[in-house]
Amino acid sequence: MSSDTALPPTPVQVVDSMERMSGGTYPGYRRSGARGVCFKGTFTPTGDAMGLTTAAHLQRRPVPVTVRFSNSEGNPQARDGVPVARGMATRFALPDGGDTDLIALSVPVFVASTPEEFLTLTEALRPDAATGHPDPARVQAFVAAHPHLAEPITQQPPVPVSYGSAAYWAIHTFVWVDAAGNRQPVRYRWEPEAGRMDLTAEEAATRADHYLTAELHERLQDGPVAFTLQVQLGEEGDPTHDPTVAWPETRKEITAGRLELTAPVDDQERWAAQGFNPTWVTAGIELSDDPVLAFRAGAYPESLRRRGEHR
Ligand code: HEM
Repeated sequence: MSSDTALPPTPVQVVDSMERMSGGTYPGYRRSGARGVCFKGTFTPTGDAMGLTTAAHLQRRPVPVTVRFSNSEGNPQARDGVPVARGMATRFALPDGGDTDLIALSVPVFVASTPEEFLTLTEALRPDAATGHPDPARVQAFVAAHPHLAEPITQQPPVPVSYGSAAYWAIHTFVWVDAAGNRQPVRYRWEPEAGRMDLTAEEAATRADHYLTAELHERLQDGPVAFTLQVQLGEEGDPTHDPTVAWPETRKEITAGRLELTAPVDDQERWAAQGFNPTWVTAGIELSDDPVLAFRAGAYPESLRRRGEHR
């Protein structure tokens, strides 16, 4: 097992390890969030963020969006009816012709504070050749060596009724910058307007393997599926560098806008081949000092490159 006291890992090392954790490679697919589906819609800002950031999509003008929902597993055949995180990757088309991404998961905190810890964890979760499952002793040894990660690692993501009935957290801290250069640390969450609704274990066991995709297509026949963008405003002393630690729920929160999805995208293939990137911010938004966020800047293009070469 690699040690997280060694040199910082490279994106190649981490993506290699993610492939091992997924039990191999699935040519052409993302190394995480392999199975996904894209929808189009509109994001309408409330204007409540205007005084805190100059970001173009958070002013008053509605902007087109594309959202990719996914199962976080690297195996595109993974079942939906199990408690794994779901992904919601959003691309906002900006009025000037550019775009910006916001990537979120259906859990409030991440499982590692640094890229080194993430690499060691993915190694520990590698399936055992004999059983096809991670070796519990190796996982326990990882937790024993990283007690601060025990809670994040054992968090149970819900099995949602729908992609449209889960909340999704962007987890990292970002920094909003206003016209005068003032800086405000923020954390984002998409809250489903339908309310959070989960399946019981018994219900989940009866669902089709890939029920979430079919369910969202059906749900859209009855009208748009909507989320609000909730933004927590960080205060002095709130950790900005550690994605495994949530901020207190008492922090002031604003509703920055409302996202309404109306239909699947027309060109699913083209969108499947795109890469979202959490560090793809725009003027008025900066990255925080979170080393995991910085690391993702290189890991996502590495996966995009491999799948682009049909590896
Ligand atoms: C060290 C930390 C992380 C690493 C190395 C990592 C790596 C990756 C990679 C390689 C992909 C596939 C990218 C592609 O082929 O386009 C991916 C996808 C994804 N990751 Fe991460 N990730 C990390 C942390 C996170 C966190 C903290 C979140 C949530 C805030 C997250 C959410 C997602 C989602 C939703 C996708 C699917 C994106 C899509 O639909 O295109 N990841 N990740």
